Amino acid sequence: MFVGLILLLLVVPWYAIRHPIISVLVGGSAWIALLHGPFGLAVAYVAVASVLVIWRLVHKPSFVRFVSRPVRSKWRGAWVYRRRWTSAMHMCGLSKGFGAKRYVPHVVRVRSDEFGDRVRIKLLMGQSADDFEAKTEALASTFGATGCRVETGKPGVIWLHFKHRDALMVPLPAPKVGSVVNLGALSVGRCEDGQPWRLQLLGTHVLVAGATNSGKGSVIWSTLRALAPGVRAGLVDVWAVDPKGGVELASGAPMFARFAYEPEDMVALVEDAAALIRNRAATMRGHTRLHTPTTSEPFVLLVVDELAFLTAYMPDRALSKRLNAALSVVLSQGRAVGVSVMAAVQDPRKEIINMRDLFPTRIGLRLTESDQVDMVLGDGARKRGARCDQIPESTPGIGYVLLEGQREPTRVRAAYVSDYDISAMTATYQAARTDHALSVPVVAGEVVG
Ligand SMILES: Nc1ncnc2c1ncn2[C@@H]1O[C@H](COP(=O)(O)OP(=O)(O)OP(=O)(O)O)[C@@H](O)[C@H]1O
Repeated sequence: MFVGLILLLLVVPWYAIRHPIISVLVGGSAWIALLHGPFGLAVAYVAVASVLVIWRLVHKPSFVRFVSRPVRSKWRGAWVYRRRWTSAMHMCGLSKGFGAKRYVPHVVRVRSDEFGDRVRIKLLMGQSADDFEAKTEALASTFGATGCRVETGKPGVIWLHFKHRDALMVPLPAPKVGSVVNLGALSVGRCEDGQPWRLQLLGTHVLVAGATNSGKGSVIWSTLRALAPGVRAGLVDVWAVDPKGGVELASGAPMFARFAYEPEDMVALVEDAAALIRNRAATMRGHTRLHTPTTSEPFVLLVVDELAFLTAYMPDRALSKRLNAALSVVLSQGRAVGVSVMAAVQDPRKEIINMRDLFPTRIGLRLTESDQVDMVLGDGARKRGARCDQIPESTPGIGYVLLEGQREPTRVRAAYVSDYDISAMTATYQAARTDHALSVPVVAGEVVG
């Protein structure tokens, strides 16, 4: 009796601390029922429900954050995962034996949202993330998910991501052009977990690799859209190189400070970028280590649509040599002085692979073969979940990126900027300075003359 009382006195506070929401609900209900009886309790429930409904209607994001997600996480954690965890681990071959006993890894926490669940797991001794990576399909079907991937955390801890609804299935319309440009985090699309996909441009170069019609254009146009206010303010200059004869980028010409599509002009433009970099480096040397964009020294984005056309198919050898020399200066020295490159490439196998390491940021859209994935994103990226070769043709703009500080690739989709969006954008956001004087005559989106 006495021991039982002591245990009760210890267990109740321990449970209350571990499960505060349930404790407040049960404790509060009991208290109201004691003071006001069952009718009072019913009135209290109706009042709380009304407050929740009003909260949901007035401010959905905070309601989702503080009410629906925590409740959903608790519910799914208990009902879907913990209830069946031990048997699931045995059946999937993820338990381990020691002597006569068998052990299973421990579920630490479950976080759920409308797209899926993240389950934090404390691994057993002798287990690694690879053991779970080998079982992702079995785990997905066991827990009724459409997919599962593994993210490594601290040593001995992993996150399992179970996907239920694909946040990227429906094309993303082009977002409204904002009023501020953050060169460290441009919003260009959406990540698989429904969060914005933010792309860094300052201090990096971006390589966008994807088969034909994989949506490389949408990554470029989403980036230009995010830069538009800076372009108009003169803080960002876009230098565009379109080796496909101007067809791909001509509709953006009013936003470009420089635009070239003929071999000779393209080489001259890249050489000018290299000269600019050398000048800036000379001015900055000894003063500052990172360039700050101003209207007199703007951030320059050199956009190259189809890098392979530029490097591999330059008709004249002398031109090709000049181009390669200038391009290596731009890629190796441009980042620190505010000159970044965004280049698209269709086939990562071509000579591009030699330049890959000069692009710290790489985006792998749909690729035709599995071995191209590691060529673009780096060794082991496919094994860690970047299935670029399995992206269906029907979902252009979807790809994988390695975000800063993450070992596992993140699945993303670029926003779709239609021809209409482009013409509306270029009518409003024109380059503060331009030296190509709209040299490309554009008629209804087509290059003529
Ligand atoms: N993010 C996106 N969301 C939805 N649809 C898209 C997206 N991006 C592209 N598309 C669709 O896919 C088509 C091909 O896209 P896009 O021209 O950008 O591909 P690409 O990889 O640049 O092709 P290419 O190598 O032939 O130039 C577009 O016309 C558009 O209809």
